[in-house]
Amino acid sequence: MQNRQSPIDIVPHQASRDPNLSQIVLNYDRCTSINISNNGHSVVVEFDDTDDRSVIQGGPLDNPYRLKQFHFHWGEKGCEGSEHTVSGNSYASELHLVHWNAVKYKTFDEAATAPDGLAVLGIFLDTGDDHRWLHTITDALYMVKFKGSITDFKDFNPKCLLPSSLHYWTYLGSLTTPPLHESVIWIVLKDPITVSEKQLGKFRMLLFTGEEEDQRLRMENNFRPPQPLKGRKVRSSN
Ligand SMILES: CNS(=O)(=O)c1c(F)c(F)c(SCCO)c(F)c1F
Ligand SMILES: [Zn+2]
Repeated sequence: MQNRQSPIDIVPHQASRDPNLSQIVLNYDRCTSINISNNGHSVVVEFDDTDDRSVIQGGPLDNPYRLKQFHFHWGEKGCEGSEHTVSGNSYASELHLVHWNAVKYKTFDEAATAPDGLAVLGIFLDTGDDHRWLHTITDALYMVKFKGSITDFKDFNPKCLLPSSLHYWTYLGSLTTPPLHESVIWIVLKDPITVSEKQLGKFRMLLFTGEEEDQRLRMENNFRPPQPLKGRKVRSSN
């Protein structure tokens, strides 16, 4: 039975303000990025998650969750591309920082099938001016054009991709790509970051297909549409 699927349409005035929801705390200062790769679905930056050097905690989370990777979802044009929508409106893209509960589970794969196994921080991307730090990622995309390509990507701290406010909505959901495990505590930031159309266009140069394949399919529209709420409550930080 699938009754906590993601993404969803978030309707702000239907979200319940929960005074018990504390702020989220991101301890990314000692994070260790390792590589950047094209997995045929998205572009992914992986982190060393062998200890608690970079964690998210607080808010709806009972434990600290370890940063494992981040990746993006985007469209073929600026007016769509995010997975979550807000009152039916899409953003151009959505960044997902994936964390896992290493206090309760031994491995990421074990956590990925548990109802409180993962915490994904979702950040909307709006189009406008250039983002001053996103070029570090977009400059590396030519190295991972093809599915299955991977290259070193050291010393990147995703803190530079956060908006000014950490106000958020939170609800219980799932992965948005197969196997769609219902194992995600979602924390979606209310404020978007701004990137330029030019920067976003570089994501669309990536390919779904591998170097050896004769068909070249541009990587775009790798977002899942909103799923039924099925009675779930969305809570809002203050
Ligand atoms: C939330 N977005 S998602 O479902 O598309 C997604 C994803 F694309 C991932 F790659 C991973 S990590 C898999 C092992 O690395 C993940 F947990 C996810 F939830
Ligand atoms: Zn995602």
